Amino acid sequence: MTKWQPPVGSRQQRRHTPKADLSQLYQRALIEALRKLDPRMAVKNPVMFLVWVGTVITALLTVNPNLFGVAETAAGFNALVTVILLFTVLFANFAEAVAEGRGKAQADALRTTQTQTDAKRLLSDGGFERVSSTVLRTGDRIQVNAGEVIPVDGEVLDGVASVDESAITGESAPVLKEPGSDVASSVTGGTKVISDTLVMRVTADPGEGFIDRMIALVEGAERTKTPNEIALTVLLAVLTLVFLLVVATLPPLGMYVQSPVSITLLIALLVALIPTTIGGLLSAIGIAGMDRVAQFNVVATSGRAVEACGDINTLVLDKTGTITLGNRLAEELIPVQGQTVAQVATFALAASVFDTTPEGKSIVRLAEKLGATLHFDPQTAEGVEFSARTRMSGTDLPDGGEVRKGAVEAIRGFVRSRGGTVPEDLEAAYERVSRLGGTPLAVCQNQTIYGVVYLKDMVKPGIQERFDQLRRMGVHTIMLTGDNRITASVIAQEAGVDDFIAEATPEDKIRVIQTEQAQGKLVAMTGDGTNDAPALAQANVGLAMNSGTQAAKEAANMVDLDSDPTKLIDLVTIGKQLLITRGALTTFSLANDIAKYFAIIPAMFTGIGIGALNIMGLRSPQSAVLSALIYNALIIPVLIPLALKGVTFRPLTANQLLQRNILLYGGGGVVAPFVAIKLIDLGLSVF
Ligand SMILES: Nc1ncnc2c1ncn2[C@@H]1O[C@H](COP(=O)(O)OP(=O)(O)OP(=O)(O)O)[C@@H](O)[C@H]1O
Ligand SMILES: [K+]
Ligand SMILES: [Mg+2]
Repeated sequence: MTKWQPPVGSRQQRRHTPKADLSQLYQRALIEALRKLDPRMAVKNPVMFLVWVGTVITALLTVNPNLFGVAETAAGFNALVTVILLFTVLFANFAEAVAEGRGKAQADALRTTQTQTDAKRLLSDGGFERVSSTVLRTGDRIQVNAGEVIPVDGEVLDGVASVDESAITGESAPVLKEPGSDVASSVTGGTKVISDTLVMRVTADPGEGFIDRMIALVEGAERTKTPNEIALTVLLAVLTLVFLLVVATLPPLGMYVQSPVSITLLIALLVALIPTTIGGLLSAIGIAGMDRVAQFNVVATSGRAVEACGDINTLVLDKTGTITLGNRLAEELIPVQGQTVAQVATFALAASVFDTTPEGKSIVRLAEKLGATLHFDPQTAEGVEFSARTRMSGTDLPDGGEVRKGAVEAIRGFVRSRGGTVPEDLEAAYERVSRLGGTPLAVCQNQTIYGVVYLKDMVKPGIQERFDQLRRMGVHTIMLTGDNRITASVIAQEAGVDDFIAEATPEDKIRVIQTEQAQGKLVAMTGDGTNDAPALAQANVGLAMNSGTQAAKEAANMVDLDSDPTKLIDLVTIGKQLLITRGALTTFSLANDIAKYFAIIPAMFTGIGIGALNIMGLRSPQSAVLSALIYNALIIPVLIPLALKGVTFRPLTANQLLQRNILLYGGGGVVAPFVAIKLIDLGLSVF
């Protein structure tokens, strides 16, 4: 077994967004951190806002130590506390600003692809006019020539051209665009025609195209808090309130034991106890999660979608092209009782002349290689397009004959409906192909079945390992295919999916998702066709292929620019990593309190001899408080890299992960501050 690879970096990362210049990124973030001190912005983070309020009070106490008339600490000490608290707030602001800054740098890079150009708008009289690309509207028809940038998103109406999509995918190999085909006809503004000419219909107004949406997303303009993030924010606010109440009971307690406590020390204790570490890093973790998805060349419509990936219980995948390589090519023609290979070739060719699918084209190639020729004039015949519902395609001949090819079950039904019988050895041919994991297509004309086409496909190398990982994470995988049961079971076994559904219709996709959801499960699926759109919308996470139709892209909440359906597996990993990082840092943050408590409480009640609590042997009450606060501030920038990168992820079940994290981040969170605070205390003795 090969070792688990972390998701990020294991794949080619986006190339068109150069790594932001780090020093420039930090400079911008520093300025942003200061700007975020504005109370109107600061109040959005209740935990840090309380620290901010504390900073203002200790600043006042620096100016006038006896402001509240009680036994106060010296102005110099108050000044030190003020500075440390201010840095605590700034560090948290900085963490958020750095995370946001990476998105902004990406957005800038994307903007450079948006050049305002001239466009050739076609007029109804057949002529054209030159207009600025900014005046184009949905429904306009434009012509784009070789060497020109496609100004807006659209759909190809006429012409075949190769397009350089590296501006959005980072992939330099040109992509063929042509009308008609579901997948190849959609073009994106900002990409470039490198050969030939396209006539296209505009499908998005300026400012609302795909790249515009991407910019808005990476810039965080549409970033709203996710449900999990809101829940955690509320929890942290409640915890903060509880600590505030606890600390508020200390002055009367102090009076009672004749050891009055100072306001500065109360604020210090409060700041030390409230969850500032996670409070300061929370939004950075969320932004970094979206960023990681973007680096994988996936555009997510919201942070909610990214997070949902981490909660996925069930992954619904289709077979062809997702689990298998998908370029199903005709490998062999198998005649049935009383027929010859030549006859199968003749009718397979006849059934495929109008079939533009890769399967159809490969059948034509094989039949022609075997010497088959058309036995009719294609000008007078009519193609019957393949549909996933009928699972057949073919040709209606001028003499009224009907040539068909398709799923064996479908052809059986067709032949019987025309009064024919099914040859006995069809089953054997069908089984032979299916057991090889291939797709058998039966070929018939009217009531006669001539034989079977073997469409060969292969399971993607390495996919089994990925399903193993998903299983260890507790994600249930279901393969959905229009193919027959035997082929489906062979491929399912070879790939290692948990479950499969064969002979699935498009409606089955949405039904499977609904059934799973009814059991309280969160479901993810990928798709690219218009008929996938409802299922993509129904799924909790719908990943559409960039090469797919506009409808699929709009229904989905994520679009993969590389059009790689297996990326869903990476997204689940990224989502889980995001949730785990948040959980780990929350655990760490709360576990830290124990040491801070032991540092500050003895310092507060020096008068009543609870020196026994000073188990760290800190030098003086002042040094103890300052050390705890310095630790509390510094731990934020120390953890920024972890918040941005995410904790190391292992494919384990939720329970195993919980145990591991409690041990690592809970245990570490208890021990680390004892050591660190002691060291800071020793360091302070130098002064
Ligand atoms: N061009 C075609 N002409 C005739 N029949 C076809 C053609 N392509 C596929 N079929 C048959 O129709 C069935 C369903 O096709 P469909 O594309 O819906 O599913 P699939 O590609 O087999 O599975 P998946 O959903 O995993 O992609 C195929 O299994 C095959 O038997
Ligand atoms: K704290
Ligand atoms: Mg398919």
